[in-house]
Parts: sequence; C-alpha cells; structure tokens
Amino acid sequence: MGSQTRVCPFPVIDLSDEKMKAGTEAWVSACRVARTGMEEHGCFVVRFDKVGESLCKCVVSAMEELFGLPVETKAQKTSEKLFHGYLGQVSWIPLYESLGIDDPFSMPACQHFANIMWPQGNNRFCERINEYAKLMGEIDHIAKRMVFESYGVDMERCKLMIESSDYLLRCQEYRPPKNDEDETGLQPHTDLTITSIVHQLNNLNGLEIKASDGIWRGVDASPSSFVVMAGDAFKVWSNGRIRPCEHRVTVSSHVKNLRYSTGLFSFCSNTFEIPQELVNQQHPLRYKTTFHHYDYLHFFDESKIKDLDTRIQAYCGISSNHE
Ligand SMILES: O=C(O)CCC(=O)C(=O)O
Ligand SMILES: [Fe+2]
Repeated sequence: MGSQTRVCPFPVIDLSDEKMKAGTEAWVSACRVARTGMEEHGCFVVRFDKVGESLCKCVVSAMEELFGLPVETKAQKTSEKLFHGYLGQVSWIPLYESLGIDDPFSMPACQHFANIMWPQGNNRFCERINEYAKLMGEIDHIAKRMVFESYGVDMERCKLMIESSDYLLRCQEYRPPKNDEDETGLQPHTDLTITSIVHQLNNLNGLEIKASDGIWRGVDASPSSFVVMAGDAFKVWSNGRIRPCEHRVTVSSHVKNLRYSTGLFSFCSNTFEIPQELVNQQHPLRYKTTFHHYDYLHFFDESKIKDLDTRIQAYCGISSNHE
C-alpha cells in the first residue's frame, strides 16, 4: 500500500526545488498551481524534504509513546475549543484516536502538553514534536504566501494572517479494522480551519480526497509529501473562490499496523476581513466582511450543520446566491 507509486492526482509543488524562491519564474508558476489546486480540489500536495526520514521515524516513535498511554491519561487533554482536546473511543469512528497539541511552535507549550501526559515531563518528545511542527509551519507559511500572491493580495495582510493565527498540531492514530469491521477511519468532512497541512507519517495510505470531478482519490504517503488543504475559513477569506477540501480516511483491513498521521491546523485567533482585492463585479461580496473564527467553531458545535455550504451560508452569508 504505502510504497505504491502512482501519479499524484492533485497538483504538486516541489518546495525542495532550489529554484523555488520568491520572485523566480518557478515561484510564480507554483503560486498559480497553488491557487488552481485550492479552487478546484481544495488542496495541493507539496514535496518538502526538510523533515526527512530520520525525523519522521523519531516522530513516529513519539506517537507510539503518546498513544500507548492509558486512555484516562490521554483524556486529560481537554480544551474549550472544539476538536482541540482528546478524541477517541467514539462509537461511530472506532478506529480513530487523536490528541491536539496547542501552539506547537513554542517549546514551553509543547512542555505544557507533555506535562499533562507525563507528570515528570518528556523532553525528548517535546524536542521532536517542536522541531517537526516548526518545519510543518514553514510549509503553512509558504502555502499561504503563494495563495495570497496569486490573488494579488497585499503581502502585509498575509503576514498579519500568519501572525494572528493559532496553530494546533493534531496527532492521529488509526488501528486496523477487526474482522468484518468497517474500514472507515474518518467520515467525509471539511476542516473548520484556514488551512490544514496533513502528513501521513508512517507511510501508510488512507487519506482520500474528493477531487473536482467528484471522485474520491487517495494520496500516496511519503516522508516528504504533505497535503495542503483549505478549510472552511479559507473559503470565506477568498470570498467563495476557494473550495474547502472534502476528505476522509479509509484504513485498509489488509494492513496490520497502526496508521499515524498529523495535521497542522491553523485558526485565526480573532477576526479576519475578506480582502478588497477579492471583491469585484464578477465576484460580489458573498459573506459578512468580518469573520470571527472561534465564533464559527462555536456555531458549528451548536448547529451541527453537516453540509458545508449551508453552514457557511447560515453563519455569515449575505446574499441568496447559493452555489
Ligand atoms: O489522518 C489523516 O490523514 C487526515 C486526518 C483528518 O482529516 C483530520 O484530522 O481532520
Ligand atoms: Fe480533516
């Protein structure tokens, strides 16, 4: 499974390419690829070799150590923010377990998390997670710069969005299905984030994305392959141009190992405004200009509206132009 190579069905940007520097031709064309990927499929794939196999292996062992803890210990990571705490032992997604590490670029924040899991602390865990999260952060920042640039939105606004973002590293473990158990790891959904950077950490496939033609397609796992997905908030930011990425996880019953994946999720810590550059005659303003991200999470939690467009429209839509 994991080592099969197929042609990637989604646009790919090679960040390991030396020529990929702001201002170069390669960069300008990558910006276009990023935007097209976001508008058509809600995602693009980046090749990024800075994480590398050895850090990947270290993070996998950190995950094994973390998820090997008793459920009561893991359940101590709670959060008032939706999907930021421990999620596991859920009847409709029995294969899935996850834990969120808030503010993972900060070493003290990683230590705060580790102290909940290991009262005596766990420096090795913190160092690995912190190093890994910061590298994923680089991908997040580059991806956002590319999208902003391709829309001609002022780079200062991009900086502001990055600076006013809260990051969460969600660590996920999926066990293989038993006997005739269903292979569903996670049901189809879009993330509530601005962007989510997803990494299939231990080389086991499972992530599937609904492409623009409506067909579910898998993304091959590799240590250097990361999927940049648009979440609901990015659709609002783009005044409806970006399509949030619809994805799901399927865990093959042929594989006997646990599957580990991570997601670097970004949320706006307060409010953002839809850039003026994205509003014109062809694209009249579709949403209230100011978007309050945590309020949206709260709205989702209360309303439980599953359909993405209905939920965005109900939360901040201003016209009757449904898609
Ligand atoms: O495990 C994966 O590959 C994706 C996880 C995911 O979609 C999520 O946590 O929202
Ligand atoms: Fe997701």
